Amino acid sequence: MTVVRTRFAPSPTGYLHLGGARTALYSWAYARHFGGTFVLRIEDTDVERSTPEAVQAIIEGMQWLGLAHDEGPFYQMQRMERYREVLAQMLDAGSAYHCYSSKEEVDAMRERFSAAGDKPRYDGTWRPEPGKTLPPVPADREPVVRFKNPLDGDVTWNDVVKGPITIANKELDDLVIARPGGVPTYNFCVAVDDWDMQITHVLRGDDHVNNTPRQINILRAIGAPLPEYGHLPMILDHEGKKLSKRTSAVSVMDYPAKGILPEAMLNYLARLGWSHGDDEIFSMAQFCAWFNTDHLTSSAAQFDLEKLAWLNNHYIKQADNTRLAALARPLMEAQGARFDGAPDLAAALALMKDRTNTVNELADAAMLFYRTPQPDAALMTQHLTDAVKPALAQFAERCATVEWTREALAAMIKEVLAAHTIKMPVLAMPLRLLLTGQLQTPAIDAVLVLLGRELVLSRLKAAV
Ligand SMILES: Nc1ncnc2c1ncn2[C@@H]1O[C@H](COP(=O)(O)OP(=O)(O)OP(=O)(O)O)[C@@H](O)[C@H]1O
Repeated sequence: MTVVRTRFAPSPTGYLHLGGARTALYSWAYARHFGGTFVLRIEDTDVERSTPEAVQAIIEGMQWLGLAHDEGPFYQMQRMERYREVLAQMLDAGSAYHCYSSKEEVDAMRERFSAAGDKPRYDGTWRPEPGKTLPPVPADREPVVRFKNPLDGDVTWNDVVKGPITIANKELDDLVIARPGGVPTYNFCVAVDDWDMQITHVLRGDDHVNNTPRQINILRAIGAPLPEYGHLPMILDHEGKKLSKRTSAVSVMDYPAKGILPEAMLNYLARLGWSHGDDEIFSMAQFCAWFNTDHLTSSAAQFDLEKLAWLNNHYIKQADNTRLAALARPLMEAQGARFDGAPDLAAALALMKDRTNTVNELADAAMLFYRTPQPDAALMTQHLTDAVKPALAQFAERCATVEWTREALAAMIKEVLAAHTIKMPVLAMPLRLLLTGQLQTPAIDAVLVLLGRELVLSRLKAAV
């Protein structure tokens, strides 16, 4: 049985966006499912656009998601010697050749083909063939290296997402695999890397479909085994355009700042292009156990913030309160929250978290317990009526001695209501205002328990 080896091979020309993250997730999960190896390879040969900051951003994004690579990161720029070695072998073997046509000449050839209604391409001037005499090598011109693409036949592969794909070789040019000076080009580097890194399964976006027949031909020419290929449909933005770091996509690392938990993002991305029956919510352990290429969707998926928020709500409810407190605390400090003598933050978040979609919303909601209540004067006049004041006074008095549990407090409130023949809201509304400054709070007995006897008594004393 083959040992599965997958890779994620981003170009470090910007942050990791959701499209890239899903590619990484599927490649990672596929390796995990089969007990294989997940390789990270940084395709940094676009020297103008690649930056070390982008490499860092990609690695950070993957770390946040917990997509640990088993090997790498390998940097293509550090593998130049190896590419030169393979180029030399190909030139020796005759599967590649030096081409001395100038850029102007190549442009003119392409124009000629276009004018004749053909696909613009290189005309093969320097392509060696048995019995063919090549033109004299021009002085002072550095050649490029071209791949000697087969002239006839087709390239066919059985794409694990899209099914069988066939491209005629005559559609494929003699690709430049090294620029003047010997700098290797993209498809060639990828083929050599996939060979050297013994990649068995290439899962990537379908923006790469056109590269695949070229890479397959190069792999064949160098005697390398072919990996399986799966081309995932693009993730589109809300306008239906491909998410791209050049335009609309947001960085994966914007989501922690928006209060999204990584497990929600992973679950969301897992479902964006793959399904397992009706299952919407599952752990990564479960996903890795389920994930293979059987249920990948072949149509494009649109990014849906609402669904992500829905999943995030689920994972916030599941999350450990201490972990949530660590995430919420700095957000609350930035809003001036005071934690001295205030209720335990984890306990406060536990009360609020059912109804919030993001950690940020949760932090905002919990602020109510961490600032001095400043109830609106009009609301106070409306709710702190003369009729309710005696009930409030009795309530405050009983607070001094009642057992400080939710049950005991609820029972005590009932007694006070009965004694004054008033209904719950009549007492609860002014209480909420006095204790928190707001009318909207969790259940009043829960609020009391959270605030604690001392704080409750001090806040009531001023008013009653
Ligand atoms: N919108 C998208 N939806 C799904 N997959 C994508 C999307 N954009 C890129 N990918 C895939 O993510 C992986 C990493 O790609 P890479 O880092 O090279 O991004 P890219 O294609 O350069 O993105 P961009 O177009 O934003 O510059 C590749 O497999 C690519 O096919």
